[in-house]
Amino acid sequence: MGRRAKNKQDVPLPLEQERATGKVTKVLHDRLRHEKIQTRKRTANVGKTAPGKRAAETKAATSKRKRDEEAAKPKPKPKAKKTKVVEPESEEEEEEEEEEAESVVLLEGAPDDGWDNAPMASDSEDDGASMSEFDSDDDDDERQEPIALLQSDDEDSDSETGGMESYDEFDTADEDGEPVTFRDMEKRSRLLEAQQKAEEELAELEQLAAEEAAEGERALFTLPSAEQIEAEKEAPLDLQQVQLRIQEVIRVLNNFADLRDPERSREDYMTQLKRDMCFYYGYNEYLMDKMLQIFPVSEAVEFFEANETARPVTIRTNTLKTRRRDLAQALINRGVNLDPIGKWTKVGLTIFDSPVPVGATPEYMAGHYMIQAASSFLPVMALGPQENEKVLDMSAAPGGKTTYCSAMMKNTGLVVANDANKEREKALVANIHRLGISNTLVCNYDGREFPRVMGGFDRVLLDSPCSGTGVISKDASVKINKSQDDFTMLTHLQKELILSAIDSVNADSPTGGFLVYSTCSVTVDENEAIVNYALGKRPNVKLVDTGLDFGRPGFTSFRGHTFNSSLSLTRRFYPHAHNMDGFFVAKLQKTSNKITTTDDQVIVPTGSGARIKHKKRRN
Ligand SMILES: C[S@@+](CC[C@H](N)C(=O)[O-])C[C@H]1O[C@@H](n2cnc3c(N)ncnc32)[C@H](O)[C@@H]1O
Repeated sequence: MGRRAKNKQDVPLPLEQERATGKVTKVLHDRLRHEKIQTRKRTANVGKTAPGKRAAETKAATSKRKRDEEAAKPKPKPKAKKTKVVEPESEEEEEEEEEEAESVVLLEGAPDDGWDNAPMASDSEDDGASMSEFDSDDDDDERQEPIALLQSDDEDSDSETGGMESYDEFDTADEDGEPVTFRDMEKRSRLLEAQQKAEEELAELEQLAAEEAAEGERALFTLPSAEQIEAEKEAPLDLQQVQLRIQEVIRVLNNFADLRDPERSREDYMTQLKRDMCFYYGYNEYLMDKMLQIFPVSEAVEFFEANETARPVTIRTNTLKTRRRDLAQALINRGVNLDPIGKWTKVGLTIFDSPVPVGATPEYMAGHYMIQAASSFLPVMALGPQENEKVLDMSAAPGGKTTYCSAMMKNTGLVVANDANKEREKALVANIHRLGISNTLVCNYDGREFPRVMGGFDRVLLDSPCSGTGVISKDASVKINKSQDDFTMLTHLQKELILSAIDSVNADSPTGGFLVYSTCSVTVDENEAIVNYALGKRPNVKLVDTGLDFGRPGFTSFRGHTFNSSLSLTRRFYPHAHNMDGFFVAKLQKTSNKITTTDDQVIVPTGSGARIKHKKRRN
């Protein structure tokens, strides 16, 4: 179904934050390097005009280079007086030292990298190597005018030594019969390097000019005719051809006025694009349409691509049993290659590779960590359960979030872990035991039975059942097995669950009064639309900031529907943007336990449940 996941792992962190950590891992280095190349390309493309103009620019660059080269040629020097000779250090050595110094400064001055400042064995030489590679890239940029720099360096050193020809005499002469001295040799070799660099830059410019000329000459892309589409049903194109057509159609759509076939409408292009993307990525038309409603086409492709790649394996330290640095050290000793997930969590680790299954290490068995997706940390962080509180996890199995709540509460207070699926609760119970959790009560109700079962919670987490469109990289069957009916049923359930969850919160809680609603889906009808519905039905709740400092704001309008403007306080996370599962997090605060709803009901939640009184209608 679609293309196979490549199982490539990466750090689940927005690039801006990765940079902010100051640590340069191999992965980050590659990504930065890639970005740099892209930036260079973009810079080169800025002001791209006609191929002719590019050619003129290239010509101008060539003659400038020639002028510079001419100016840089070593000139015959007057004989200098003999003087005491101090052999200068080679430029390479100086550069190396500078690079080292820069690396050290960068590492020392690096902001908190998420390790609580603990030196870790995983901060290995590789990182240093990556760092210096990265630095040398920078050097390239700084040496935009190598020849000019070379000249001024030479002048400086000459004046410092008062001309020191005598110490470096050689028995050689150049083509013009001039004696070649050691200093000349050095200078000539630097000149050669500079020339080579200039030639490389010229070649790059010429390559760009050639690409642009080819682009200009490329034939107008034409959509396949109805007959061709029919023929493709019998003899489908191969994936590569389809991918090329996807790119072409997107190119046309992005510059429709100039590149369109006047006989074809935007709709025609979109229809072909959807057909090709369904085939290439293996989605059904219904879901493809849904995704294209959320993302602009180019971003949709990024999303589909990200879904073909497994997200990084991440684990959460069980702080009831260990500290992250100790856990990391123990795993490193077993040959596990890991790093902190990012600045935003003090308990998460990304596992890059491991000689042993991470679900079978002695540390795992001893309950020192939970294998848990990075995105799954977020709703619990937003909920922020406190010690000694009473917390409800309304749909808890298999328990990643329940056990995180317990750890945050330091095993105090009470966590009610409920799930409607008894089978799934086996894993929940096993995790609770393994992680040494003692403040949790497991129950098996339909969440909609709350708060009749129990109410008055300081905080409630509703990690709702959903379509799973955010976790397609884990479960590719979502691509084809979701229909309109599924979404209708799911959203109905979600609406009922969120009202039950709100009614289970005690607005008068001295420490809490909060609800977090989350899903691992990216569709608007399972997220913003559900929260917007709840705001309408329960005027005694309001959206508050999630406290998560990344993620995109939720939609405040969508396809003609306008939501409450506070929906911008919700957060969306995407695989292609945040390198974690697609996720949605909303945090609500309950302001009162009493409400009069628009449909004539007064709801009075009590400590153990809610009584719903229907007002008698007066005729
Ligand atoms: C997204 S999963 C929860 C994952 C869990 N919070 C965790 O972090 O491990 C959704 C859960 O909702 C449960 N569920 C489905 N319908 C439910 C209902 N009506 N009431 C309560 N739980 C329900 C499912 O059994 C499933 O375990």
